[in-house]
Amino acid sequence: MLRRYILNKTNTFINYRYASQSMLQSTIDDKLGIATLVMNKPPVNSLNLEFLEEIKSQLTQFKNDKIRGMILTSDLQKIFCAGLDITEFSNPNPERLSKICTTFQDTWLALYLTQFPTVAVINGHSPAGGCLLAMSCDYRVMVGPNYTIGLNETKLGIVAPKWFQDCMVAVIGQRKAEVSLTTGKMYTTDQALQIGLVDESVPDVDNAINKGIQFLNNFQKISPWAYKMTKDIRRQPTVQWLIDNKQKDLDFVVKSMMSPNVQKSIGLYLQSLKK
Ligand SMILES: CC/C=C\C/C=C\C/C=C/CC/C=C/CC(=O)SCCNC(=O)CCNC(=O)[C@H](O)C(C)(C)COP(=O)(O)OP(=O)(O)OC[C@H]1O[C@@H](n2cnc3c(N)ncnc32)[C@H](O)[C@@H]1OP(=O)(O)O
Repeated sequence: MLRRYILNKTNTFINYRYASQSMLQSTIDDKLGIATLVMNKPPVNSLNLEFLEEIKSQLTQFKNDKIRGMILTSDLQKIFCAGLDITEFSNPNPERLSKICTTFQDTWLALYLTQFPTVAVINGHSPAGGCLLAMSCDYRVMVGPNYTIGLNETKLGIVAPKWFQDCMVAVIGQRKAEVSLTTGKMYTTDQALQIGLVDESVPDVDNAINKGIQFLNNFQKISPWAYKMTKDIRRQPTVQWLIDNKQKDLDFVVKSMMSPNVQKSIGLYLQSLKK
């Protein structure tokens, strides 16, 4: 639905390539060199192992396609992405949990370090891992006023890994990130704009896509090499920490997820969602 809208709206996607895996749709406008990656995994685009693998593989494909920019958005009504699939946390199989963790680390590295500029068009709620995906893009346009975004992990009784936290610090600064993270605060679109968690707020998705394209057009006169080097220098410390500590990070997540206290919190949180 959204893909069709983008094609009609911009009227520029004349020469486009379209690829659809079941949960992810990608469109490349050959004229503009802009790719659109649309998440479509009802009901809430929760990130499980298979979905993460698809996202990672599509990002790798875009690298080969040599696109000039990418928009990440959702085809679902009211939801950008609900974060990691919480059912995966409940009584988890340690092997599968480790695989999800590693795949999520790799997907994030691929998204955070793209050689092309990226925009998150946040057209719905975006908690936790959904917020991380948005924060990892170069620019965020959020549809308002009724959606929410934030890293709410403490509300589930779990801990956002260091790379989640550092990513938030990079976007909104140390003090605001510390308060947001410890309280697990979810921000409305207007609040998110006020603290700089998103760059623009617009009333509807049409405007959001247009703003995203406008942002990407800024790079028409920027050398791709200068862009990528600059981004790497800015993002290197966070990335390097994860590369150097991948196993430690994974061990911490798996160990803490298996603990009875965390399992109790996850169980209660899942029950509250069902209600
Ligand atoms: C397994 C992971 C292993 C390793 C991790 C790897 C690396 C490092 C990891 C990190 C460690 C910890 C980090 C975690 C990050 C996360 O992302 S945790 C996920 C946090 N997400 C949330 O808290 C979102 C909860 N959901 C909501 O707030 C609402 O559902 C939402 C606002 C998104 C939508 O509201 P609404 O439109 O009213 O829909 P419903 O609430 O009715 O939901 C519809 C059905 O979807 C189910 N659901 C919702 N969110 C999730 C989810 N994240 N995972 C799985 N399922 C979800 C919900 O229960 C409903 O199901 P039902 O229809 O009742 O069966």
